[in-house]
Amino acid sequence: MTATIADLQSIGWPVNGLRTGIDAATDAALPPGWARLLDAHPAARPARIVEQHRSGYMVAESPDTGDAPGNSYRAESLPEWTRPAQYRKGEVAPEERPAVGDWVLVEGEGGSARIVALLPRWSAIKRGAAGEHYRQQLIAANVDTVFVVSGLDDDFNPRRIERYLLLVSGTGDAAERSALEPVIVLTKADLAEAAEPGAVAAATQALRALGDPGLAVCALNARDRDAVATLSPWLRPGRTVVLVGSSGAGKSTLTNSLLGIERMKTGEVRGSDSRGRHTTTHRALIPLPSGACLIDTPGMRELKPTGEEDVAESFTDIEALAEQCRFRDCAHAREPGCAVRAAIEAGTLDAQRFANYLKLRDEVAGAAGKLADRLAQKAQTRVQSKAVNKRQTDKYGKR
Ligand SMILES: Nc1nc2c(ncn2[C@@H]2O[C@H](COP(=O)(O)OP(=O)(O)OP(=O)(O)O)[C@@H](O)[C@H]2O)c(=O)[nH]1
Ligand SMILES: [Zn+2]
Repeated sequence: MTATIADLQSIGWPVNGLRTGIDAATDAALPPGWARLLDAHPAARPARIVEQHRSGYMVAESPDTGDAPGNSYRAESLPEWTRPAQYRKGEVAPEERPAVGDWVLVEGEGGSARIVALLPRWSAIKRGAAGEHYRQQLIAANVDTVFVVSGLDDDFNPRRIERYLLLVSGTGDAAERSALEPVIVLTKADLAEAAEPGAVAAATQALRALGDPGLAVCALNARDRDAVATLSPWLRPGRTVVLVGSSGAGKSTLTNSLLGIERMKTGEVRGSDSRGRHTTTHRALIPLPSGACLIDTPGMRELKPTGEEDVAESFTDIEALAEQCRFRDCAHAREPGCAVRAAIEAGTLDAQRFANYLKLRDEVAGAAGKLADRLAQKAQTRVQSKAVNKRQTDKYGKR
């Protein structure tokens, strides 16, 4: 069961790695921290997480040959990855545990395979978990492209798309983010055009006007295998794409068309509100015939920021306008010489986009405050436990 480097690359192993074998010593161009971990676990082999279940992980070392996604097998996780997260000392926060798309090191064969280490990620798509306490939830790791899937039906909502784009801005540091591209995939173009000729062009136009002129927008019929071929620039071998979007947006339909087979179960949309049933129940990494890997995610009802997002980066148009306001600390409310309000009045800035910007800015600030509290609490626990250790060392000497 020894995977070749080609096997690993075909499920997304970094190609820059120039690896000739699983030998950390010969490799200079692996992502930061990888060589050290490979060295530290000489008996382990790399594998990628393709499915995440409540009870554990499915990992793979090579692409699909039959029914099982990527010849996957079950691997036991480290005990600290299964305990509930409390953010107490020694606990592993959910975002620090492996997720679909992560590369891990595995030891043992057959039924006794177990994950021994998590390789640092180059990108991570996260959101704030639902619930009262601050928690992060990892959606996918090590992705190159995010397909924001949105149906051109009653569900179409540019404000929600702005929210998804904001999520992409919270994925890591600037260098990591620059490698990560969002693409807006508008499904149900066939239905929209039939209902109202010109609707697709109008929606596409509206989204292109959202701040970033380079933003990729593709409108298509997700059921049409030829139509989804327009996504091929992002589906080159070794690339990883994650699909995000509301339930019923067409993520599974798109996956099926890209696969060319009927693999994911798709829910029939209820006539009245055109929302799908919740058919995708867990995240999974699926190798595509094109050589890319696709991560499908269950529809998301709530999309809370983690506090790490960069609102300015997502709303460059508004930030640029704000620079032209007469007052540096302009709140864009009733101040004279406000360039933002002037743009809204002139019709060059959408008032709803501005309102959404304010709302998201508040949400990110709120989440950032909670995140800071949590980190402070964690640091405090660390200081306390260090103090205890020191007292014990002083009293009993080093053990
Ligand atoms: N006509 C048409 N129907 C589509 C298109 N995309 C999706 N549908 C239909 O919309 C419904 C929902 O699509 P799914 O692919 O199940 O949606 P999903 O995003 O996977 O939903 P979850 O799994 O719940 O997250 C299905 O009945 C699809 O056949 C499209 O481009 N054109
Ligand atoms: Zn202003």
